[in-house]
Amino acid sequence: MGYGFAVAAAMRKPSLLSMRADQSSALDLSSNLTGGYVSRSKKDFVFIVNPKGANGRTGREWKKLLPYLRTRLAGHCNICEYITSGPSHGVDITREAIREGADAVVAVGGDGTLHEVINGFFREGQPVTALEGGPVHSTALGLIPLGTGSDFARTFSWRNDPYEAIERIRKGFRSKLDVGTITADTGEQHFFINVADIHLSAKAGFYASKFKRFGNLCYVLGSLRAFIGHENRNLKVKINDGEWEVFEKVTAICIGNAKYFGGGMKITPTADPSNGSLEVVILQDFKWYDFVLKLHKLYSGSHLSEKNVCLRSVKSIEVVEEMCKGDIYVQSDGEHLGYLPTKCSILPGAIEFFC
Ligand SMILES: Nc1ncnc2c1ncn2[C@@H]1O[C@H](COP(=O)(O)OP(=O)(O)OP(=O)(O)O)[C@@H](O)[C@H]1O
Repeated sequence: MGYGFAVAAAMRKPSLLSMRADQSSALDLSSNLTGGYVSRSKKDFVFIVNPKGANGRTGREWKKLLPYLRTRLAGHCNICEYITSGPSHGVDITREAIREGADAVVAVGGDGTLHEVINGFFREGQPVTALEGGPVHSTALGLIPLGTGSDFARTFSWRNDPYEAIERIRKGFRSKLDVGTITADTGEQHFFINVADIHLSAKAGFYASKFKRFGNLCYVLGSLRAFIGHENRNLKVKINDGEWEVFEKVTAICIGNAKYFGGGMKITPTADPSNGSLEVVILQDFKWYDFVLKLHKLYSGSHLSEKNVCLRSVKSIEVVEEMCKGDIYVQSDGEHLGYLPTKCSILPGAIEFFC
């Protein structure tokens, strides 16, 4: 997935600051923009809305939510609403908003939208900073979870309730969150906030994205499809830049900054997005019937006691195939990234988050 094109597209658009200076011309110039900055004395919050999230439910809910949002936050901040026009657009808008000095960028949608916003906080591996104020000016991250799975929100025991999310933003309590970095097979660096994973689960996620119209059932359908042609493989793993270790018959490797993926599966139950480490769960030699028999354990997070499940707490992890075939799937935050090899590491406390 390349985000570069979106940046180029943004550069041809008027800046967000010019939108703030002249709300009406901004409305004329961008059909996607339906709100605008209105006052420099208040904080500027940019809401990035994926209208296609949760099979279109995000867009429909957002229309109903906006009047309430304006009522609750109008005295508190300027509201700039941006509707994404397609995949990767959220990355581009976030970068532009941060450069223009936005005080917060709020992802409205599922984990895919949140993932794009997280990636917008960085460019070429470095944090994006405001043009004025530089690194001193910090832009906070917010989330209104309105996706199919919305798994990141589950770590905080949040419901998919946008009204509760608006209250969290209004209260303004922030805490620092870690961000994971992951390299694609192209060598390009990406960022993730929730879970990155490798092999069967990543293949399941790839197919689940094709079944989103079925709601949470997409993860079951994706998993069934992923089993076709699946084989457990020997993988080489290097933890914290140490020695290479071979893990035999690996079914999946899940690298958690947070706890849940796949629509509520508590895959990395010991993960904490503020503890400065990634929790790695390696499933080995799982057969299809193990998933039937142990599925409830994966959902409750009690699978760590199984003999073919191993847990490591790491700062970095590198994974390659023992016999290179180039067909082992890699995803981060439920978004397909490519295939092995990959390397993940942690950026402690990289983002301030409304929670
Ligand atoms: N305007 C758009 N049209 C089509 N796709 C979009 C648009 N904006 C964003 N996307 C893409 O939609 C995908 C899914 O979005 P999102 O994650 O918000 O919803 P979801 O998949 O229903 O929720 P979850 O990931 O929590 O299960 C993302 O990969 C994103 O790139």
